Amino acid sequence: MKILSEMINSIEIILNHVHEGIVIADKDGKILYVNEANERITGLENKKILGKYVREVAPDSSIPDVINTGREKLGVKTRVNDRYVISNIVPIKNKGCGEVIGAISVFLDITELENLNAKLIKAEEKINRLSLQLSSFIGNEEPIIGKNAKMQKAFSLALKAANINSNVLIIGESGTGKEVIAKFIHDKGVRKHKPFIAVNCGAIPENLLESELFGYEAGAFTGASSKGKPGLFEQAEGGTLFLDEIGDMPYPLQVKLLRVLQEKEIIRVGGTQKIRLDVRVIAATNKDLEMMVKEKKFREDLYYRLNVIKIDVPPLKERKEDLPLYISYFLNRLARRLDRAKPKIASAAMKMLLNYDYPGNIRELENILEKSMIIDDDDLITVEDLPEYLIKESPYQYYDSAKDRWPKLFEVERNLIEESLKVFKNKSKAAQVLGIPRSTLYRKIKEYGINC
Ligand SMILES: Nc1ncnc2c1ncn2[C@@H]1O[C@H](COP(=O)(O)OP(=O)(O)OP(=O)(O)O)[C@@H](O)[C@H]1O
Repeated sequence: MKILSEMINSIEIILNHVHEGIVIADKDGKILYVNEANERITGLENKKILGKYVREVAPDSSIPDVINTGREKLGVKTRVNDRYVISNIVPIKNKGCGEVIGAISVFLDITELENLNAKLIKAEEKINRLSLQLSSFIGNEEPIIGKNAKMQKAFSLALKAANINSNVLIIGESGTGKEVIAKFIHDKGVRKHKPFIAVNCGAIPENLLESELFGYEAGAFTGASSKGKPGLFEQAEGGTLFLDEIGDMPYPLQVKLLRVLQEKEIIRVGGTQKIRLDVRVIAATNKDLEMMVKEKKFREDLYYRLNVIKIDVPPLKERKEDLPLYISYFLNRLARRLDRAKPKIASAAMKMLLNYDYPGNIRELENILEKSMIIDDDDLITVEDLPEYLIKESPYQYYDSAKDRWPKLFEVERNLIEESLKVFKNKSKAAQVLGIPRSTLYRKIKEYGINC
């Protein structure tokens, strides 16, 4: 202690003239010295803290740690009062035996830097938000979201596919985002400034699909335009043709499509001239094409031609961890579209949204949110704003928000029994998980008239 005080006395004049704040504590963490810059930086009056323990004055300080361990700590960021400082803290050791006799902390005020950093983070967030808004206004690049591992795999395959010209087959249930992925492949590749044309092969009548795809010459059939018409392949020249629901393509037309993919040229219906084309084809289906191949409903050669890169898109119920992300994204998107504030979701309603299985996948989620937003008139989506079927499906028949409707106790009980019977399909198991005797379960099933 004496040695330390003597050391300080001999260099005090220097310490008081440096720009950085300096604190010196003895081996018990008692403050022996603070320089003038300390008062300026921390706003703590030097005379009030001299002789006090560091942990009383600055509980977050690492000085006691350094004294205890005898190891220096460099670049430590701490908050003192309302200021941020960055410190280097070094133990002071007895020259002879190496015993720790105190510690010295030299620190710089980085409050302005921290404020600028916070502003920068806010600005970055704003830029991201605006660029998201802008891209949906311009309508070309749809943001594609999903943190789920299978979705990440799909995105990385899509990114690889974007840089090569191979055919892509996207497999997934309806509404899972197959078209979004096809568009992503197009937007990330060299064809991005050329057309992206999507066609639903299942939605066009069989007899029209061929002329829609390949176009027709004048007078090709009754009712055809006298000038003829280029088909979707020609319209997509240089770009991408997305053939959705490829499993619904009539078998005879599959041969023609295969030829186009092999020869890279088309002949319009009723024509003879070959038209050379550079079109990338991305196909999608929600059907089991391999099974269709076995059943001779889909041509094997076309299947292999399309299936060069296969991307699987999982149904939404297999990536429920992403639901909060999608909900927030769609509420933002809908709020912009409907020119309204983004609504909040009451916690009971949120539980129901997170629990539901969405057989219609992301499209169904989007529709539910859109309808709820239209019904809702106070920027808070509650259970009442959700569709009836979703409420009925939910085991969460209780409500914890003051705004929500409270159910009767018997409703909760009935729903829980129905749900357990649906999940376990076995009365003994259902009684066990509900924690009631089997006889009670039988009585309640009868009482509530539950069909099982
Ligand atoms: N990953 C995603 N990120 C953002 N939006 C998505 C995503 N996936 C799907 N969507 C949105 O969900 C809706 C349905 O997506 P999309 O049309 O791509 O599905 P699909 O699988 O092609 O459906 P279908 O087979 O019925 O044609 C669209 O409004 C789309 O914007």
